[in-house]
Amino acid sequence: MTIMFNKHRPEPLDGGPRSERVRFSDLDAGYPGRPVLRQLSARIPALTMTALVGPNGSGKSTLLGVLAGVIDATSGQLQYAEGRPPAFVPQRGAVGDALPLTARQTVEMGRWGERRLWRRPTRQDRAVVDSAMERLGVAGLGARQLGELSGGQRQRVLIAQGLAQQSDLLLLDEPTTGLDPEARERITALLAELVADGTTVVQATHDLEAARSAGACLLLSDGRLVGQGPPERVLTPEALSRIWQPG
Ligand SMILES: Nc1ncnc2c1ncn2[C@@H]1O[C@H](COP(=O)(O)OP(=O)(O)OP(=O)(O)O)[C@@H](O)[C@H]1O
Repeated sequence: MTIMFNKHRPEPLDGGPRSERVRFSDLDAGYPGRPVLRQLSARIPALTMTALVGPNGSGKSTLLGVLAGVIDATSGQLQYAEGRPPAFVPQRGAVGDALPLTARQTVEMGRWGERRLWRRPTRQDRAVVDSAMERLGVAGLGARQLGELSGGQRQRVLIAQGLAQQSDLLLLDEPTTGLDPEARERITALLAELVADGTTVVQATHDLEAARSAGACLLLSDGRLVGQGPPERVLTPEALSRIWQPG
């Protein structure tokens, strides 16, 4: 069964292969007066890392926003295999510096879907938040204001918030951009661990090395999908030079 956007919520995938976590077809989406994604059709394999690759402005963040449910598609179909609602980690620039929140409060927000706002965090909530902050190496930053952290520290706090949601579908927008090599390696290893533990991860990235080590790849150019499949088949020198050719 398929569902049109803006009329109903996306439907679960019925009868689809269990190896698919998300499927979309003929998807159009964008911003008021600015169409971006055009007629996108693809499948996101389950329990795999999928890399979204494409030049600046090609529509990677917009597609993540649609998959996360924060941007409505204008037409097309989007279906999810059974599972938890996606956890979305936006680019750190998309998060206001002025939010009067500590790093720990920011990560705690990842538990809001699990509990009513007025209920105090349970021991389980606190344990999940502690563990997410430790895995991202930000446990010592808990009392600091989010806006006072460095860009890389803030990025790791936002990823910890995504992790605290304990979703089996994690969507990340350029999670390693602007991080030092140690933090980048830590996050790359963490994402691989999450996939091994049963999470489906989709990340937009400009890091071709990271994209090549993903299990699957979607290549976008000017709002259109120009390749999908195993990275070695999609990220060929010909495809890359065609898309990134100057002017
Ligand atoms: N809030 C917005 N309002 C209007 N247009 C937007 C908005 N956000 C993005 N766009 C436009 O949508 C298009 C796609 O942007 P998007 O951020 O999805 O690309 P991207 O592939 O993620 O780029 P980057 O690699 O630079 O992050 C661009 O032309 C951009 O200018």
